[in-house]
Amino acid sequence: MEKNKTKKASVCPVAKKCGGCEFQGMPYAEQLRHKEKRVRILLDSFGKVHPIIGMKDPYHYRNKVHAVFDRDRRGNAISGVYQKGTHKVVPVDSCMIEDQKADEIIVTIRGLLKSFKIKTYDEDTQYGLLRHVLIRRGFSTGEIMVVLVTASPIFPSKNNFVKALRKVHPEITTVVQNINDRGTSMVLGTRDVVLYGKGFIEDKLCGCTFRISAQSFYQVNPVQTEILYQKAIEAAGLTGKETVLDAYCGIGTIGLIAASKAKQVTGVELNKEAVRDAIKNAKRNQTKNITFYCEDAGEFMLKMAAEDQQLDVVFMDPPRSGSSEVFLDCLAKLAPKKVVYVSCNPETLARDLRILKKKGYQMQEAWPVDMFPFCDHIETVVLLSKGEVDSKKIRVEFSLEDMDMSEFQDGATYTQIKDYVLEHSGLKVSNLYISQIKRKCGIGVGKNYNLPKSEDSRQPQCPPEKEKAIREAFKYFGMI
Ligand SMILES: C[S@@+](CC[C@H](N)C(=O)[O-])C[C@H]1O[C@@H](n2cnc3c(N)ncnc32)[C@H](O)[C@@H]1O
Repeated sequence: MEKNKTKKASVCPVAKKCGGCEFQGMPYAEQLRHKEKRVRILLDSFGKVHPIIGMKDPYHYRNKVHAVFDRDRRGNAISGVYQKGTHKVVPVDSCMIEDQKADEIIVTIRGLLKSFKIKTYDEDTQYGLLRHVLIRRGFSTGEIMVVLVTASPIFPSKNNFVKALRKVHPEITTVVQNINDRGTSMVLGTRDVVLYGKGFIEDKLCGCTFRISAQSFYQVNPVQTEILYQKAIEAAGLTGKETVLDAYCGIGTIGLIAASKAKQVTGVELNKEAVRDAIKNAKRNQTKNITFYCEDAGEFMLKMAAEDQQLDVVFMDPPRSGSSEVFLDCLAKLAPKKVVYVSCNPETLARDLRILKKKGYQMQEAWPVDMFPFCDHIETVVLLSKGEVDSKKIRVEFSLEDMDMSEFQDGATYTQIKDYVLEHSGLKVSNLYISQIKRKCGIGVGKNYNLPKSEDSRQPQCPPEKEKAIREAFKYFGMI
């Protein structure tokens, strides 16, 4: 068992005020159980849910770090996060989930403000210059982008400021000034001025290189993103003959990784900076069978459906709010054989799965991937397909009220344990074997599991290799 999965998570000194990590102090294995249980409750009735894929090291995974700048009562510059539900800034110098180099750079920027006479922005008086700092770090390239969000385009001594910053942190590869003069809570404004370097960073995922601009979406946990994308592309089962849509494509990551295994790929995305990155990314990776469009995904699908275009596989990765009725309607009309839904919100995912089910799409499998240790967000890849459903895969629907929740009491469900054992050792184990090993380990056995009435009843005994695999699963789920 990896140490990181069981050890009591250290508690961050500002946890209560910050509110960013809902699972503060909870051992990582328990966080994973909690998340998997939530996905199972929402998705079990649609099809098979695999055990959640966790991280080996769940700390400092965030490659994008955002700090709000303000000043304290004595007028000293502070930087940190908004206190949950407020616009009060909680000072934070280092965070257990953020990239450590990014945190160091933020502290340096704060230290430089006084000598450059740069005032932090005050939301109430609308006086001051520096509002936020955003840092992005390329996990595999090490490239670092610093975005200085200012309330005004006038940034006195900006070149000297960048020089002083780079003197302390020569690893910074680009600095961008983003101008946000709006009175809203949006972090970034619409205008960027490159102060140093190329104005974007590059990173590598699944063998492709991606450029990422300040305004483009990029997954925040690179280690888990590779796993997530591999699952998504594997699930699609591409053979090289398929016409593929990558909807809500961001900078084109999924579509570009899939392109070498497909005939033709189309990407659609609303954010124009991201589409610009996607087009450059296609060139950078010498991918010729991909085209990107800057449009609302629903509107785009309407046009595709009106033209009765052929689609074999659709990848869709919408924002937390999920997809739209019009998108799902047109998706059903276009009738691709497979849909791979990547979701960062299991609630809106379940809502969209219900809609798609009515339109003839059956969820085949789901893989939760933990992209956000210590936070309550959950990412899931779901494979749906249309048409005849394999009779073995037909599942009985039941309501939550009917569900016997007692099996969650001992850590993991029997189904979770069976799935884990099958995935990790290739062995199939029965409820009986699991309950036998549970008893050996002194774990309570639920009332449902057909235990023999007497200890000496004749029954098959769990063979040693299956016992070993079951014990591994118990360890993984923190049950022993
Ligand atoms: C969760 S991100 C996924 C991006 C990409 N697939 C990735 O893995 O990096 C969702 C993306 O959807 C885009 N988006 C949001 N609403 C949209 C819409 N109505 N139509 C098209 N794209 C949209 C966002 O700009 C964002 O890039």
